[in-house]
Amino acid sequence: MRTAGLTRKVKQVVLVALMNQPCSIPRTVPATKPLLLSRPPSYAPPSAVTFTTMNKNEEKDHLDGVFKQKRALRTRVRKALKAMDSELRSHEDNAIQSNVLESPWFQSSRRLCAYISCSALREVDTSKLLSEILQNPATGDNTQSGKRLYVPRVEDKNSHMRMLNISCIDDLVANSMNILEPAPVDSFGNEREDGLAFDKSGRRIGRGGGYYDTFLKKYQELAKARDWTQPLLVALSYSLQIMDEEVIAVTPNDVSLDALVSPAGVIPISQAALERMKL
Ligand SMILES: Nc1nc2c(c(=O)[nH]1)N(C=O)[C@@H](CNc1ccc(C(=O)N[C@@H](CCC(=O)O)C(=O)O)cc1)CN2
Ligand SMILES: Nc1ncnc2c1ncn2[C@@H]1O[C@H](COP(=O)(O)OP(=O)(O)OP(=O)(O)O)[C@@H](O)[C@H]1O
Repeated sequence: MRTAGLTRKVKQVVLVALMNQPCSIPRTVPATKPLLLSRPPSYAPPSAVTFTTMNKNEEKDHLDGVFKQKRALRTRVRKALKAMDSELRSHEDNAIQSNVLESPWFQSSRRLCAYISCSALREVDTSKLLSEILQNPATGDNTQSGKRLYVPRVEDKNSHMRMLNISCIDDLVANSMNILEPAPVDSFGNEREDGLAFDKSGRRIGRGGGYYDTFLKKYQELAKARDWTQPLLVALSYSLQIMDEEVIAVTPNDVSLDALVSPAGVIPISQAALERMKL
Protein backbone atom coordinates (compact mmCIF):
# COMPACT_ATOMS: atom_id res chain seq x y z
CA MET A 1 0.00 0.00 0.00
CA ARG A 2 1.35 3.44 -0.93
CA THR A 3 1.26 5.70 2.06
CA ALA A 4 3.18 8.76 0.94
CA GLY A 5 2.56 11.78 3.07
CA LEU A 6 0.87 10.02 5.99
CA THR A 7 2.44 11.10 9.23
CA ARG A 8 1.70 9.83 12.70
CA LYS A 9 0.30 13.09 14.05
CA VAL A 10 -2.13 13.68 11.23
CA LYS A 11 -5.73 13.41 12.36
CA GLN A 12 -7.56 10.77 10.45
CA VAL A 13 -11.20 9.79 10.45
CA VAL A 14 -12.85 7.00 8.54
CA LEU A 15 -16.57 7.21 7.81
CA VAL A 16 -17.95 3.78 7.18
CA ALA A 17 -20.79 2.95 4.84
CA LEU A 18 -23.63 1.86 7.02
CA MET A 19 -26.26 0.74 4.56
CA ASN A 20 -26.96 -2.44 6.35
CA GLN A 21 -24.27 -2.30 8.91
CA PRO A 22 -26.13 -2.22 12.17
CA CYS A 23 -24.01 -1.72 15.22
CA SER A 24 -24.39 -2.80 18.79
CA ILE A 25 -23.64 -0.27 21.50
CA PRO A 26 -22.40 -1.06 24.99
CA ARG A 27 -25.06 -0.20 27.59
CA THR A 28 -22.59 2.10 29.36
CA VAL A 29 -22.59 4.51 26.45
CA PRO A 30 -24.48 7.73 27.15
CA ALA A 31 -26.36 9.80 24.58
CA THR A 32 -29.12 8.23 22.55
CA LYS A 33 -31.04 5.17 23.54
CA PRO A 34 -30.34 2.42 21.03
CA LEU A 35 -33.38 1.28 19.11
CA LEU A 36 -33.91 -2.44 19.01
CA LEU A 37 -34.80 -3.59 15.53
CA SER A 38 -35.72 -7.02 16.66
CA ARG A 39 -35.35 -9.31 19.62
CA PRO A 40 -31.88 -10.83 20.02
CA PRO A 41 -31.63 -14.17 18.29
CA SER A 42 -31.83 -17.20 20.55
CA TYR A 43 -28.26 -18.03 19.63
CA ALA A 44 -26.05 -15.11 20.68
CA PRO A 45 -22.34 -15.89 20.63
CA PRO A 46 -19.87 -14.25 23.01
CA SER A 47 -18.12 -11.16 21.62
CA ALA A 48 -14.64 -12.71 21.82
CA VAL A 49 -14.86 -16.11 20.24
CA THR A 50 -12.57 -18.55 21.98
CA PHE A 51 -11.53 -20.80 19.15
CA THR A 52 -8.77 -22.29 21.24
CA THR A 53 -11.37 -24.30 23.16
CA MET A 54 -13.00 -25.65 20.00
CA ASN A 55 -11.91 -28.46 17.74
CA LYS A 56 -11.97 -27.98 13.95
CA ASN A 57 -15.53 -29.27 13.51
CA GLU A 58 -16.90 -27.18 16.36
CA GLU A 59 -15.10 -24.14 14.97
CA LYS A 60 -16.64 -24.69 11.53
CA ASP A 61 -20.12 -25.20 13.01
CA HIS A 62 -19.71 -22.06 15.09
CA LEU A 63 -18.64 -19.96 12.07
CA ASP A 64 -21.47 -21.37 9.94
CA GLY A 65 -23.89 -20.33 12.72
CA VAL A 66 -22.45 -16.83 12.87
CA PHE A 67 -22.63 -16.34 9.09
CA LYS A 68 -26.17 -17.66 9.05
CA GLN A 69 -27.20 -15.12 11.69
CA LYS A 70 -25.44 -12.36 9.79
CA ARG A 71 -27.32 -13.25 6.61
CA ALA A 72 -30.65 -13.23 8.47
CA LEU A 73 -29.89 -9.86 10.06
CA ARG A 74 -28.82 -8.35 6.73
CA THR A 75 -32.09 -9.46 5.16
CA ARG A 76 -34.11 -7.96 8.01
CA VAL A 77 -32.30 -4.63 7.98
CA ARG A 78 -32.42 -4.41 4.19
CA LYS A 79 -36.21 -4.85 4.32
CA ALA A 80 -36.58 -2.25 7.07
CA LEU A 81 -34.49 0.21 5.07
CA LYS A 82 -36.53 -0.36 1.90
CA ALA A 83 -39.70 0.27 3.90
CA MET A 84 -38.32 3.42 5.55
CA ASP A 85 -40.47 6.50 4.95
CA SER A 86 -38.69 8.77 2.46
CA GLU A 87 -39.32 11.94 4.48
CA LEU A 88 -37.92 10.34 7.61
CA ARG A 89 -34.94 9.14 5.61
CA SER A 90 -34.24 12.58 4.26
CA HIS A 91 -34.63 14.09 7.75
CA GLU A 92 -32.16 11.54 9.17
CA ASP A 93 -29.72 12.07 6.27
CA ASN A 94 -29.61 15.77 7.09
CA ALA A 95 -29.42 15.30 10.87
CA ILE A 96 -26.58 12.76 10.65
CA GLN A 97 -24.54 14.92 8.28
CA SER A 98 -25.10 18.03 10.42
CA ASN A 99 -23.95 16.10 13.49
CA VAL A 100 -20.74 15.16 11.67
CA LEU A 101 -20.14 18.65 10.27
CA GLU A 102 -20.54 20.22 13.72
CA SER A 103 -18.19 17.77 15.46
CA PRO A 104 -14.77 19.02 16.54
CA TRP A 105 -13.23 15.67 15.53
CA PHE A 106 -14.54 16.15 11.99
CA GLN A 107 -13.50 19.78 11.83
CA SER A 108 -9.97 19.05 13.04
CA SER A 109 -9.46 15.97 10.86
CA ARG A 110 -7.04 16.31 7.98
CA ARG A 111 -7.49 12.99 6.20
CA LEU A 112 -10.90 11.45 5.77
CA CYS A 113 -11.99 8.27 4.24
CA ALA A 114 -15.65 8.25 3.28
CA TYR A 115 -17.94 6.10 1.18
CA ILE A 116 -19.82 7.58 -1.78
CA SER A 117 -23.40 6.91 -0.73
CA CYS A 118 -25.69 4.97 -3.01
CA SER A 119 -29.33 5.89 -2.43
CA ALA A 120 -30.64 2.76 -4.18
CA LEU A 121 -28.83 0.79 -1.45
CA ARG A 122 -30.39 3.06 1.21
CA GLU A 123 -27.04 4.21 2.55
CA VAL A 124 -26.88 7.27 4.77
CA ASP A 125 -26.24 10.20 2.42
CA THR A 126 -22.68 11.53 2.41
CA SER A 127 -23.02 14.18 -0.32
CA LYS A 128 -22.92 17.17 2.06
CA LEU A 129 -19.86 15.79 3.85
CA LEU A 130 -18.06 15.12 0.58
CA SER A 131 -18.78 18.65 -0.70
CA GLU A 132 -17.58 20.18 2.55
CA ILE A 133 -14.33 18.19 2.45
CA LEU A 134 -13.68 18.91 -1.23
CA GLN A 135 -14.39 22.64 -0.80
CA ASN A 136 -11.70 22.86 1.84
CA PRO A 137 -8.78 20.96 0.28
CA ALA A 138 -5.32 20.52 1.73
CA THR A 139 -2.75 22.12 -0.52
CA GLY A 140 0.33 20.13 -1.52
CA ASP A 141 1.91 18.34 1.43
CA ASN A 142 0.47 20.84 3.90
CA THR A 143 -1.44 18.73 6.41
CA GLN A 144 -1.96 21.59 8.88
CA SER A 145 -5.01 22.98 7.12
CA GLY A 146 -7.60 21.68 4.71
CA LYS A 147 -8.69 18.09 4.27
CA ARG A 148 -7.81 15.20 2.00
CA LEU A 149 -10.55 12.83 0.89
CA TYR A 150 -10.08 9.11 0.21
CA VAL A 151 -12.87 6.98 -1.22
CA PRO A 152 -13.23 3.21 -1.77
CA ARG A 153 -12.33 1.41 -4.95
CA VAL A 154 -12.90 -2.33 -5.22
CA GLU A 155 -9.80 -4.00 -6.66
CA ASP A 156 -10.93 -7.61 -7.04
CA LYS A 157 -13.46 -10.18 -5.90
CA ASN A 158 -11.21 -11.38 -3.07
CA SER A 159 -12.44 -8.67 -0.72
CA HIS A 160 -9.65 -6.29 -1.73
CA MET A 161 -10.47 -2.59 -1.64
CA ARG A 162 -8.28 0.51 -1.61
CA MET A 163 -9.06 4.02 -0.45
CA LEU A 164 -7.93 6.45 -3.16
CA ASN A 165 -7.44 10.19 -2.93
CA ILE A 166 -9.82 12.34 -4.97
CA SER A 167 -9.99 16.11 -5.24
CA CYS A 168 -13.18 16.52 -7.22
CA ILE A 169 -16.51 14.67 -7.58
CA ASP A 170 -15.87 14.44 -11.34
CA ASP A 171 -13.02 12.04 -10.53
CA LEU A 172 -15.68 9.35 -10.01
CA VAL A 173 -17.22 6.87 -12.44
CA ALA A 174 -19.94 4.25 -11.83
CA ASN A 175 -18.67 0.68 -11.40
CA SER A 176 -20.47 -2.58 -12.24
CA MET A 177 -22.45 -2.33 -8.97
CA ASN A 178 -23.51 1.22 -9.91
CA ILE A 179 -21.45 2.69 -7.08
CA LEU A 180 -19.29 5.69 -7.93
CA GLU A 181 -15.57 5.14 -7.51
CA PRO A 182 -12.32 6.70 -8.76
CA ALA A 183 -10.21 5.35 -11.60
CA PRO A 184 -6.81 4.20 -10.27
CA VAL A 185 -5.07 7.06 -12.08
CA ASP A 186 -6.08 10.72 -12.22
CA SER A 187 -6.69 12.83 -15.35
CA PHE A 188 -2.93 13.45 -15.66
CA GLY A 189 -2.25 9.71 -15.63
CA ASN A 190 -0.74 9.87 -12.12
CA GLU A 191 -1.41 7.07 -9.62
CA ARG A 192 -3.74 8.24 -6.89
CA GLU A 193 -2.39 8.30 -3.40
CA ASP A 194 -3.93 5.67 -1.14
CA GLY A 195 -4.01 5.22 2.62
CA LEU A 196 -6.28 5.10 5.76
CA ALA A 197 -7.48 3.07 8.91
CA PHE A 198 -9.00 2.31 12.57
CA ASP A 199 -9.56 0.88 16.18
CA LYS A 200 -11.75 -1.40 18.39
CA SER A 201 -15.25 -1.49 19.97
CA GLY A 202 -18.72 -1.33 18.41
CA ARG A 203 -19.71 -4.35 16.40
CA ARG A 204 -20.78 -3.91 12.81
CA ILE A 205 -22.01 -5.97 9.94
CA GLY A 206 -21.48 -5.06 6.31
CA ARG A 207 -22.77 -6.37 3.01
CA GLY A 208 -20.95 -9.63 3.51
CA GLY A 209 -18.09 -8.99 1.10
CA GLY A 210 -15.46 -8.62 3.80
CA TYR A 211 -14.09 -5.52 1.99
CA TYR A 212 -14.06 -3.20 4.98
CA ASP A 213 -12.83 -5.79 7.47
CA THR A 214 -9.96 -6.78 5.18
CA PHE A 215 -9.00 -3.20 4.49
CA LEU A 216 -9.26 -2.05 8.11
CA LYS A 217 -7.27 -4.97 9.48
CA LYS A 218 -4.45 -4.31 7.01
CA TYR A 219 -4.38 -0.63 7.81
CA GLN A 220 -4.51 -1.19 11.57
CA GLU A 221 -1.47 -3.43 11.29
CA LEU A 222 0.35 -0.89 9.14
CA ALA A 223 -0.43 1.97 11.55
CA LYS A 224 0.78 -0.13 14.47
CA ALA A 225 4.01 -1.08 12.69
CA ARG A 226 4.71 2.56 11.78
CA ASP A 227 3.61 3.95 15.14
CA TRP A 228 0.89 6.14 13.63
CA THR A 229 -2.16 7.22 15.58
CA GLN A 230 -4.96 4.78 14.80
CA PRO A 231 -7.67 6.69 12.89
CA LEU A 232 -11.21 6.84 14.25
CA LEU A 233 -13.66 4.48 12.64
CA VAL A 234 -16.99 6.26 12.59
CA ALA A 235 -20.20 4.72 11.27
CA LEU A 236 -23.12 6.76 9.92
CA SER A 237 -26.32 5.07 10.96
CA TYR A 238 -30.03 5.55 10.49
CA SER A 239 -31.91 5.00 13.77
CA LEU A 240 -33.27 1.68 12.61
CA GLN A 241 -29.77 0.35 11.98
CA ILE A 242 -28.73 0.61 15.60
CA MET A 243 -29.07 -2.72 17.38
CA ASP A 244 -29.04 -3.63 21.03
CA GLU A 245 -25.72 -5.02 22.17
CA GLU A 246 -24.89 -8.65 21.38
CA VAL A 247 -27.51 -8.81 18.63
CA ILE A 248 -24.79 -8.81 15.99
CA ALA A 249 -22.87 -12.05 15.69
CA VAL A 250 -19.16 -11.54 15.07
CA THR A 251 -16.08 -13.52 14.10
CA PRO A 252 -12.49 -12.68 15.06
CA ASN A 253 -12.05 -11.06 11.61
CA ASP A 254 -14.70 -8.41 12.24
CA VAL A 255 -13.24 -4.97 12.92
CA SER A 256 -15.11 -2.92 15.52
CA LEU A 257 -16.21 0.71 15.37
CA ASP A 258 -15.01 3.63 17.48
CA ALA A 259 -18.19 5.64 17.25
CA LEU A 260 -21.59 5.99 15.65
CA VAL A 261 -23.30 9.06 14.31
CA SER A 262 -27.08 8.71 14.47
CA PRO A 263 -29.67 11.42 13.74
CA ALA A 264 -29.79 12.07 17.51
CA GLY A 265 -26.08 12.69 17.92
CA VAL A 266 -22.60 11.28 18.12
CA ILE A 267 -22.17 8.11 20.17
CA PRO A 268 -18.58 7.39 21.19
CA ILE A 269 -17.89 3.72 21.92
CA SER A 270 -14.16 3.09 22.26
CA GLN A 271 -11.78 4.74 24.69
CA ALA A 272 -10.07 6.42 21.72
CA ALA A 273 -13.39 7.95 20.68
CA LEU A 274 -14.19 9.09 24.22
CA GLU A 275 -10.82 10.82 24.41
CA ARG A 276 -10.91 12.39 20.97
CA MET A 277 -14.55 13.37 21.06
CA LYS A 278 -14.60 14.64 24.66
CA LEU A 279 -18.35 15.22 24.91
N1 LIG B 1 -21.16 3.25 -1.15
C1 LIG B 1 -20.51 2.11 -0.95
N2 LIG B 1 -19.32 1.92 -1.52
C2 LIG B 1 -18.66 0.75 -1.32
C3 LIG B 1 -19.19 -0.27 -0.51
C4 LIG B 1 -20.46 -0.04 0.10
O1 LIG B 1 -21.01 -0.90 0.83
N3 LIG B 1 -21.07 1.16 -0.15
N4 LIG B 1 -18.47 -1.44 -0.31
C5 LIG B 1 -18.56 -2.27 0.79
O2 LIG B 1 -18.27 -3.43 0.73
C6 LIG B 1 -17.49 -1.79 -1.32
C7 LIG B 1 -18.23 -2.38 -2.50
N5 LIG B 1 -18.92 -3.54 -2.14
C8 LIG B 1 -20.25 -3.78 -2.39
C9 LIG B 1 -20.77 -5.03 -2.09
C10 LIG B 1 -22.10 -5.31 -2.37
C11 LIG B 1 -22.92 -4.33 -2.92
C12 LIG B 1 -24.35 -4.59 -3.20
O3 LIG B 1 -24.94 -4.01 -4.08
N6 LIG B 1 -24.99 -5.48 -2.45
C13 LIG B 1 -26.41 -5.73 -2.51
C14 LIG B 1 -26.70 -7.21 -2.51
C15 LIG B 1 -26.14 -7.94 -3.68
C16 LIG B 1 -26.50 -9.40 -3.59
O4 LIG B 1 -27.62 -9.74 -3.94
O5 LIG B 1 -25.65 -10.18 -3.09
C17 LIG B 1 -27.08 -5.17 -1.25
O6 LIG B 1 -26.38 -5.02 -0.24
O7 LIG B 1 -28.29 -4.92 -1.32
C18 LIG B 1 -22.39 -3.09 -3.19
C19 LIG B 1 -21.06 -2.81 -2.93
C20 LIG B 1 -16.70 -0.57 -1.70
N7 LIG B 1 -17.50 0.57 -1.98
N1 LIG C 1 -19.65 -20.03 6.56
C1 LIG C 1 -18.57 -19.27 6.27
N2 LIG C 1 -17.34 -19.68 6.64
C2 LIG C 1 -16.24 -18.92 6.35
N3 LIG C 1 -16.28 -17.74 5.70
C3 LIG C 1 -17.49 -17.28 5.29
C4 LIG C 1 -18.69 -18.00 5.56
N4 LIG C 1 -19.73 -17.28 5.08
C5 LIG C 1 -19.20 -16.16 4.54
N5 LIG C 1 -17.85 -16.14 4.65
C6 LIG C 1 -16.90 -15.07 4.17
O1 LIG C 1 -16.53 -14.18 5.22
C7 LIG C 1 -16.18 -12.91 4.66
C8 LIG C 1 -16.61 -11.76 5.53
O2 LIG C 1 -17.96 -11.81 5.88
P1 LIG C 1 -18.55 -10.74 6.91
O3 LIG C 1 -19.93 -11.19 7.24
O4 LIG C 1 -17.60 -10.50 8.03
O5 LIG C 1 -18.59 -9.44 5.99
P2 LIG C 1 -19.04 -7.96 6.35
O6 LIG C 1 -18.43 -7.52 7.65
O7 LIG C 1 -20.52 -7.90 6.28
O8 LIG C 1 -18.42 -7.21 5.11
P3 LIG C 1 -17.62 -5.80 5.01
O9 LIG C 1 -16.35 -5.96 5.80
O10 LIG C 1 -17.36 -5.64 3.53
O11 LIG C 1 -18.50 -4.74 5.51
C9 LIG C 1 -16.79 -12.88 3.29
O12 LIG C 1 -15.72 -12.82 2.37
C10 LIG C 1 -17.56 -14.16 3.16
O13 LIG C 1 -17.40 -14.72 1.88
